[in-house]
Amino acid sequence: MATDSWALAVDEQEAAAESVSYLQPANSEKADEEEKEDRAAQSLLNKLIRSNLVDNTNQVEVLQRDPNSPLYSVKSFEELRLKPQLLQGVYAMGFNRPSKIQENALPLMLAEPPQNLIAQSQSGTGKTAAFVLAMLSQVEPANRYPQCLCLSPTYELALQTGKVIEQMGKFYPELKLAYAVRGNKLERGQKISEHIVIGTPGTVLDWCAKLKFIDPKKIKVFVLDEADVMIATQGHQDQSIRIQR
Ligand SMILES: Nc1ncnc2c1ncn2[C@@H]1O[C@H](COP(=O)(O)OP(=O)(O)OP(=O)(O)O)[C@@H](O)[C@H]1O
Repeated sequence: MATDSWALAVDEQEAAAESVSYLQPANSEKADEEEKEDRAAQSLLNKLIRSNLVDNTNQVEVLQRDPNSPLYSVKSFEELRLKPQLLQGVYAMGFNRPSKIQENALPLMLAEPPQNLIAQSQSGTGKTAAFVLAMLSQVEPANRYPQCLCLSPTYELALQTGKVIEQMGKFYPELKLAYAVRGNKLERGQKISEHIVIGTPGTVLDWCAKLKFIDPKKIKVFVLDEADVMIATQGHQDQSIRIQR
């Protein structure tokens, strides 16, 4: 499939997902739960489609020059004063300039101290890349403990975001990442030396509260990815609030 049809393919996929949601029965609790799971799954699907379709960013580049596009941007990554290792990682991913959401959100997230922020923009406009870059920028590698914590609604999304962190941090090898997901068992009493932790709410809560692998007081950047899905899922909402406190 031609790589420059990426934006078109994503649009078609989103339109199809919207028409499917029409078919779900109204006023049913089960349907409601299923819809929330579907939204997390759909987000993952979007990401997988994008990473499989995009092996060059020509289309993004064209959209970034169109003032009507949400990817339109006037700034450059240089203006954001990123660490050279991160700038190298960003360019190696084929990003030439920040998207609109990145241009608006990054200065706040890169500020010292980082500012609290709720960001919403349509799928595929660069939110994940923005908060990953913010986490990577805020880490102090000499401090061998978790400083950034990212909660994802599902195991698969956590792994997917982890891949972006690894990719963007490729030229920053001293920076380490841990996955707080089911199946990743650590010895009791152990402390984590990785700088960034990404995981699902249940396991992260265990690592913070029960097992005390992470000291939440030392967390500088806390990311709640897919916050709308998290809030809509009762268990995740409670766990996320407890971790945030
Ligand atoms: N500044 C940029 N320049 C070029 N490509 C970019 C840029 N930022 C992100 N991308 C690419 O665009 C795609 C979408 O980015 P990303 O996953 O960050 O979007 P998102 O808003 O988090 O999507 P979703 O809402 O589905 O979670 C990815 O393939 C990513 O590598």
